[in-house]
This record gives sequence, structure tokens and C-alpha cells, in this order.
Amino acid sequence: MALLFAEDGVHVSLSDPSEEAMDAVIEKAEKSGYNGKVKKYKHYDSLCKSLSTPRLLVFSLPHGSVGDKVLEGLMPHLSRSDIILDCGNEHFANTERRQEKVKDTGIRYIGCGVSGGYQAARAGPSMCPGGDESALKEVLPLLERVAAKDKNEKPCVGIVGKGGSGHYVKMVHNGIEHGMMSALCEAWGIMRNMGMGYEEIGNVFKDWNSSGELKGTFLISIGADLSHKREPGKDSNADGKSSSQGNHPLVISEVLDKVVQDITGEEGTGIWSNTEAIELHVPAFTLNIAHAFRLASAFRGDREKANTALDGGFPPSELNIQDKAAFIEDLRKATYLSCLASFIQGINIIARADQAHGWGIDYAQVWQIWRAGCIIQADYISDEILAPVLKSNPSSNLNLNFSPRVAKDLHNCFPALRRVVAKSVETDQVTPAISATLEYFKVISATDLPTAFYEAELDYFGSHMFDMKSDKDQQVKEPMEGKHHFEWKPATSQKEVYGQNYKV
Ligand SMILES: NC(=O)C1=CN([C@@H]2O[C@H](COP(=O)(O)OP(=O)(O)OC[C@H]3O[C@@H](n4cnc5c(N)ncnc54)[C@H](OP(=O)(O)O)[C@@H]3O)[C@@H](O)[C@H]2O)C=CC1
Ligand SMILES: O=C(CO)[C@H](O)[C@H](O)COP(=O)(O)O
Repeated sequence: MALLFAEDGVHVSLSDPSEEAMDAVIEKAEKSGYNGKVKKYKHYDSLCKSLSTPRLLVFSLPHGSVGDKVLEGLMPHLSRSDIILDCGNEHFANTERRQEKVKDTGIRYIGCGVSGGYQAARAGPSMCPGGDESALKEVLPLLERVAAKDKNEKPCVGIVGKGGSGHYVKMVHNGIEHGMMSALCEAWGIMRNMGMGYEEIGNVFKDWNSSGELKGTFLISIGADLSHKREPGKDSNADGKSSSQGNHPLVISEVLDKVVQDITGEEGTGIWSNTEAIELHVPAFTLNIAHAFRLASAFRGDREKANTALDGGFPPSELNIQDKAAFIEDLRKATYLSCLASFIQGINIIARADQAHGWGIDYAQVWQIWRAGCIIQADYISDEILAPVLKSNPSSNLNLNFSPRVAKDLHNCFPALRRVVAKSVETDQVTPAISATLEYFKVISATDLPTAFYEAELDYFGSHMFDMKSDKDQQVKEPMEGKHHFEWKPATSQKEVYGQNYKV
């Protein structure tokens, strides 16, 4: 990001605990011809003196205590009207705590989620800032210059809303990202078990990305690309199924199946998004299970132990599919619905939080921010599904499950999703997020769930009350405690039951 700003002509003062890290950036800046544009500062005092006022300080730090420590260290050297632009994946509550902490000093703290990975950080990321409006208006012209541009050259940055809303929306962006990545890796696993080689799968992803419902999906485009990458310098081919061209092994053939960021604490966005979904009472089947799947994958040692205890567990069988092209088309549609469900669930979380915190989120800006440069960029979903709802900038009724456009695609793709899950169940394929998506769409659109029995049991043992099918008032539509209790079994003492035979 330092290089990105330098490229825009900005003088960048770097500060990092590692002098080596700063030297590496300066060397790159010099090589790129931004001579003298990037300078390093060991101490906050000299760093802050090097900046003209009002200063703009950009954080790109691990979340939590590091940000607190850095802010604490900087504050004595800052003055009124200075702006901190926190571009890390910070928890929104930390952002709001820091906004409150600096308020009386006149320092303004913006929480700005940044997406697109290190390639986009260099070339132009998607940026999601929220906080003090005056500060946002001051930094926006700079951010508009460096941010990713959509196909109409519009910058993928905009004022999201008040408080910690920028970091919140970015956090949910990552929750959506996790749902999409889960579905994609599950589809990849199925294709592997269909006997397809890594590069052949890469070609399928290339097709998926070029037209139809998964068109222009960043995660699919990088999936297509990574499937063909070989590491120079190695001469054995670990993948018996992959194409024989080239002597070097495909890198993907050697990647172990562990996703560990949640456990190591490097990142928190998946944990926070799911915690938020649960705390805000948002059913987020795909996101929840995608997270649990990552967790289970991380504990490789435990999986090995359970595998031994279960005499080899339940490995997927080879899939013998008669009409391969038709099944891959089903898989494409199942993957699409899982990505769509991830967006629907994520937007429902944001909308609920927005209502709870009063952030006044600008949904048209959220749409624009996700349009390019970010990990969840999905052209079809954005243009066809999200645009009609988010661009009209509603303050409520953002639930895409009520959208006729979603209904149309669900009618078209749901049978394919059902076939993929059925085949997966039959052959022990690993499809947690894809299966959860099938359940999600069934459940959220059902008007006769088996939870009637659940309610009855709750009332039986806990007198938790229930509503009745014959009740016609608005209450039955709302998540309110029911009006009825049935005395399923009167509470009696042991003495009453056993009478004279009762012994103390
Ligand atoms: N990687 C990605 O694709 C993306 C990352 N993010 C977010 O951006 C932020 C940075 O990510 P990333 O660059 O990957 O993470 P890194 O861990 O690579 O970098 C973190 C930076 O913070 C510095 N740092 C660590 N501790 C301190 C401290 N006590 N005081 C001052 N500086 C410190 C590190 O210094 P040192 O050089 O000494 O290690 C390093 O420069 C994170 O919040 C991440 O979640 C957001 C979007 C994408
Ligand atoms: O924020 C990001 C992308 O948007 C970062 O790449 C982040 O490091 C991904 O990690 P995680 O999968 O744990 O969210």
C-alpha cells in the first residue's frame, strides 16, 4: 500500500518495527522510480514531524492489542484534525472504542476495510471506510484515486456509514468470502473424485468464470489460474491424474488440507461474522458451516487420530458419472447457489447490525465497493441480483430471499443443487457448505417445518408456550413467545405418583 500511495505521487513516511521490512519497501520504491517518495522512520516522534498537518496515518496492522499499542504510542505526537485510517481487518467494536478514545482530542479515526489481497494492495484495492463524515470527505479524493476501478472506471470506495460500519461491512465481506471459498473447494473435491486432473478442473473453473451465473467471480478466476501453476526447480510430478506437460509438479498437488487462520489468531473476521450472525439472530447456514469446516480442517492431528479410531473413516468413493458434462453443469449451479446464499446471509447480517447500531449504511456504496478489486467480486451476482436491491439504497427490507430475481434463479438451479447433494451423500463426498445451502433455501422458504414438534417438546418440559395453527393474528408471523401452554403432563411429586409405596 505504501508503494500504491507513492505511485500516486504521495510522500509516504513508513514506520514498522522491522527496519529490514522498511528497507525492502524503499528498495522496491526506488526500483519502481518513486525516488525519495518513501522514507523510513524508527520513532513516532520523527514520523509525525515528517508529515504535514492535518496528518493522515494509515494503519495496516494485526487486529486487537497491536492497534491499541500503536495508537497509544502515536497519540502524544498527533494534533487536532489528524486522521487515522485503519486499513487492517479490525473488529468493529475496537474501532468504535478507539473512535471514542480519540474523540476529545479532535483526532479522527476511520475504520477502513481493505480487500483484494497483496496484489490489490499494490495495484488498487477495494476500500470500505466508515466513521466521522468530515474525515471521510477529506480522505475520499485520495482513496478514489488509489482504489480499484470497476468496468466503468468508477472507484470501488465510498463512504459506508458511521462508527465502525466500514470495518463491519469488511468483516462480513470475509464471512461471505468464506462461504464462497468453502463451496468452491467442495466442488473442486468432487471433480477430483470424478477422476479429473488439477489442470482439467482449472479449465472448468475458467469456463464457469467466463459466462453464466458465476461469471466474473474473482475466487473462481484465481482458482482457474492456480490450478496450472508449477513450481520451477522440482522435477517429480505428484499428481498422477494431472496433465503430463512440463516436468515440474503442480503446486496445488502438494498443498496440505489445513485452513488455520482462525486458530492462530492471525485473522478474526470469520469468527466475528459468525458470532455476529448468531448474536443478531440471522440464520446463516452456509457461513456457519463453512466456518466449522475450516475449523475441522485445521486440526489435522485430530483428524488423523479419528481416522485411525474409525478404521479409515468415511472417505469419498470415486464418482462414476455417466454424463460428466451434465453433472459438472449441476455442480456449477450448486456452487452458484452456495455463493448466492453466502451473499444473502451476509447482507442480512449487515442489515440487522445497521438497524441495531444506527450506522445509516449506504448500501449503494457497499454495492460499488464490492464491484471490483475485492475477493468477493462476482459480476453476475452484483449486476443481476444485488444491484436492483442495494442500489435502490433501502434502509430496510434488504432480505434478498424476497427478491423475484433470486426466486427465478432458485427455480432454475435448485434441482441441480439437490442432485449434487444427493450424489454427494450417496458417495460420501465432502460438501458441508453446499449441503447447508440446500437446507438453507428449503428452510427459509418453508411454511410447515418440523419445528412444530420442537415447540411441543419445549412446551412439554419447560412450559415455553406455543402459537397455534388456528391463531390468525400478526403475532404468529413474529418471533414472539407463543400464547398457549398445554398441560402435556402435570408436574407431580414422587409421593403423589407412588402413594403409599413411596419411600424417602
Ligand atoms: N493479507 C491480506 O491479504 C489482507 C490483509 N488484511 C489485513 O491487513 C492487516 C495487515 O495484513 P498483512 O499485511 O497481511 O499482515 P502482516 O502480519 O504481514 O503485517 C502486519 C504488519 O504489522 C506490523 N506490526 C506487527 N506488530 C506490530 C507492532 N507491535 N507495532 C507496529 N507494527 C506492528 C508488522 O511488522 P513486521 O514487519 O515487523 O512484521 C507488519 O508490517 C491485517 O489486519 C489483515 O487482516 C486485509 C485485507 C487483505
Ligand atoms: O481480509 C482478507 C481478504 O479479504 C485477507 O486475505 C484475510 O487474510 C483472509 O483471511 P481469512 O480467510 O481468515 O479471512
